[in-house]
Amino acid sequence: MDLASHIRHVPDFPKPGILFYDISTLLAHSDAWRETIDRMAEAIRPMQPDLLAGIESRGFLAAAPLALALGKGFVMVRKRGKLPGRTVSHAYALEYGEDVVEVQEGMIEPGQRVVLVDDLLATGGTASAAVTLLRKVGAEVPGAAFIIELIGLGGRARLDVPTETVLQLEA
Ligand SMILES: O=P(O)(O)OC[C@H]1O[C@H](OP(=O)(O)OP(=O)(O)O)[C@H](O)[C@@H]1O
Ligand SMILES: Nc1ncnc2[nH]cnc12
Repeated sequence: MDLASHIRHVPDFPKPGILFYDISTLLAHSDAWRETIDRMAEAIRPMQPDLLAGIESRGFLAAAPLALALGKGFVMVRKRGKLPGRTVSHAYALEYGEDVVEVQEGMIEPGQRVVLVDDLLATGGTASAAVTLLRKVGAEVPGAAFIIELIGLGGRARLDVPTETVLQLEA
């Protein structure tokens, strides 16, 4: 199945000069979405995860069904201030300013194998921050998986874990 044809291209969103790859049209097509999840599940299975971690918010859309398909638990990596109770944080630099990713304490046991899942890998800033956060709470990170990889932005090189992507598109 040609999964790339189910991604909508939106020029100049969220700002001029950015070509936004919109997965809404993929999600709306049940066969294409199922095929996407199946392909990602087969790529993740050999990483032998105990848990999958999804990055807010579009990452949740892929990580939750993948965790069910693989029979594993799902953990949320969220932006600052969204998770209740005690959390562990990691701040990372953006082009301007910084952002923070968080995970709830006690969700991950030290030594558990946690595969990171997100919809899209661009510069890799978000994903590498999430890998650092997962390691901070004692996780082993055997790999990361994305629906879309934007080639030419260096995201893959920024990640020090095996990285699987279903679609490789021009930034
Ligand atoms: O590789 P990077 O350059 O870090 O970019 C990729 C990140 O950007 C997007 O999230 P966004 O911040 O737009 O949040 P959303 O999922 O809530 O829309 C995407 O879902 C990734 O998480
Ligand atoms: N070009 C892009 N399209 C969709 N999501 C993104 N996240 C970062 N860059 C993106």
